[in-house]
Amino acid sequence: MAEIQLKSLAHSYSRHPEGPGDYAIRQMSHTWHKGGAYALLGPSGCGKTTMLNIISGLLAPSEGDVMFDNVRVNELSPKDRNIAQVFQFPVVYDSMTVFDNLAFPLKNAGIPKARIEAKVEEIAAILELEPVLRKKAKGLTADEKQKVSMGRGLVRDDVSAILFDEPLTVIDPQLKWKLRRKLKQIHEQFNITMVYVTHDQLEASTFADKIAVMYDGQIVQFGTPRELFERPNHTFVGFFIGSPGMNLIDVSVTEQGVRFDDIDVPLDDGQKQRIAATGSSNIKLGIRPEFVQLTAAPADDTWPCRILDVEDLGTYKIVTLQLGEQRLKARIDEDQMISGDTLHVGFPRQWLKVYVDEFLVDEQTEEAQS
Ligand SMILES: Nc1ncnc2c1ncn2[C@@H]1O[C@H](COP(=O)(O)OP(=O)(O)OP(=O)(O)O)[C@@H](O)[C@H]1O
Repeated sequence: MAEIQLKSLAHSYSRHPEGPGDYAIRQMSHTWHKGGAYALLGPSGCGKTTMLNIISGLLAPSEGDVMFDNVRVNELSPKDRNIAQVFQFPVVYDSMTVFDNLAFPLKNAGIPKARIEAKVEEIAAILELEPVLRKKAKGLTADEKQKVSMGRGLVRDDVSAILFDEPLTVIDPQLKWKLRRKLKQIHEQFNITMVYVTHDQLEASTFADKIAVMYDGQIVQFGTPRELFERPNHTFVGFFIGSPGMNLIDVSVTEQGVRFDDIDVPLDDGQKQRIAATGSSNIKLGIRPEFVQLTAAPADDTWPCRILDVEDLGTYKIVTLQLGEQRLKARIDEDQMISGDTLHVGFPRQWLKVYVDEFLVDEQTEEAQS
């Protein structure tokens, strides 16, 4: 098991990259700590597979260092890095039995026979592959084959990390949940560093203790599911995490804070200074639908808005509102009644976030927080 550190990493598939747009991974540094259960979450094409292949050594990065436990491994072959990688589609030897498939990495490493048998049986039991252990892999279902692929990574005691690249794509929907639980259980049992690539936020948050959200070739936030929800560091995290995503409103700067339409939102002095220091005019307010406050009567710091739609989703409702030129979503409890066509909307200060050039501007300075 190893700590995996990516230092000033960048990768372009183009031989002569001309600008940031030519990079699949844009200059970034990141550490996957020893023994963590991590998800790498992001939309299609953001660079997830590229990053995994750089870690496992299938791809040499254009720039930067890949460090395992503070040792640079850029020049090491995939085999010598001791990384197990489980791909979207199962990789098994069809003509071998399940037992031999699982035993394969151990035989290659010259492990004694008795140890191989014990280890294969242990992993087969965890993955519930015992009934098919003596069968040829050829006759297995897609999810059994994928379990064999995972098992091949898990049998080895010497792996630095296991990388899963959307491993449940071919799995039956009912079995997905079960396998995800299984992986979590395996992580708890063996404490191996695991990085699980997915574009599904539910999959990421049920598996991982910490999620790295990737967007446009960069990790824009690394945090617990709760941190990503409560304090998105980037507008993309606000938009991508949550259902529906964060409301994002373009605003302009005023003396007191910011404004959109004829609505003034005051900000504290620290925030105003930090916004001014950037010199940027790309400023947004963000608030999650869960934190939008709706009242029937006007109150301090509320604004009248029109109800456009109420969608009942069983355990909660999504209300679509028109506030000035803005369309907003609010998520409310199923038993909260909505009547008439006007409501009053408020943004609790604690949950109202300010973004400059898509990144969060903190309410407090770093020094004030520590
Ligand atoms: N072999 C390649 N040659 C050229 N460009 C590539 C190659 N592989 C990936 N890319 C490009 O690099 C970018 C990142 O791709 P990557 O496959 O790493 O993303 P991803 O997040 O894993 O997406 P997906 O979930 O669709 O696999 C994309 O723009 C993709 O088109």
